[in-house]
Amino acid sequence: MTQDELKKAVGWAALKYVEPDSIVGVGTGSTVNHFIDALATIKANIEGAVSSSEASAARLKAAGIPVFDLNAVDSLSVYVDGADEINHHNEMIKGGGAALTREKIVAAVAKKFVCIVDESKQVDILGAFPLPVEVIPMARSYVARELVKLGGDPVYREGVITDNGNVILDVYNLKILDPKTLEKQINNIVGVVTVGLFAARGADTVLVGTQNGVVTKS
Ligand SMILES: O=C[C@H](O)[C@H](O)[C@H](O)COP(=O)(O)O
Repeated sequence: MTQDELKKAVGWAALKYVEPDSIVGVGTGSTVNHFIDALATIKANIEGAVSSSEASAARLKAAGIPVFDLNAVDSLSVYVDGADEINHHNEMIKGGGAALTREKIVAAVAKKFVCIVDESKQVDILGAFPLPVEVIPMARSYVARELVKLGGDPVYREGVITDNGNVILDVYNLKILDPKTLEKQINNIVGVVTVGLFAARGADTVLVGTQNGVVTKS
């Protein structure tokens, strides 16, 4: 199977975590796009969705699924999203698509985070994928200098403005041995909006698309 077929398999497998009549938290990216396609087939059985990006909101609406403002929703039973890397403790790097801040917010509200990935995303140690950090534009150079002090090589993602009007620094050459501590350290730098490390709130369930089928991990 191709990588996209593996993504499709986990996107559809995630349907079983969707509760009837619920509002579903929906992430962003090429894997989640398959989940949205699957969700469209049961749209009559759900109330709607909360989206983590303008891109996913547009895809949900195009599929006829009502999209709610998160402020209008008290709780979400499930949040389904992809990842750029995931380790064996269900800690992730996310934000390759620049949606990390809204993703972290929607994930925080949800009772259960179901992460859907193809097997190429699994790693022993996070950091081969450059770590995205969303930054207030005027703080970009300052934050970059602070990230160098933490041992990384930040690179400005040129031409990208997030849905929140901010910029992204991608931090290369990190070997992340303690994701929870690094998440706190980077979030504490003034001017950082969100770091794309999802460790304090990792995934509760991971669906991995493999050549032998979808493997479920908790
Ligand atoms: O900002 C983007 C998100 O964190 C995505 O979940 C992540 O980049 C994975 O995307 P894809 O499913 O396209 O590999």
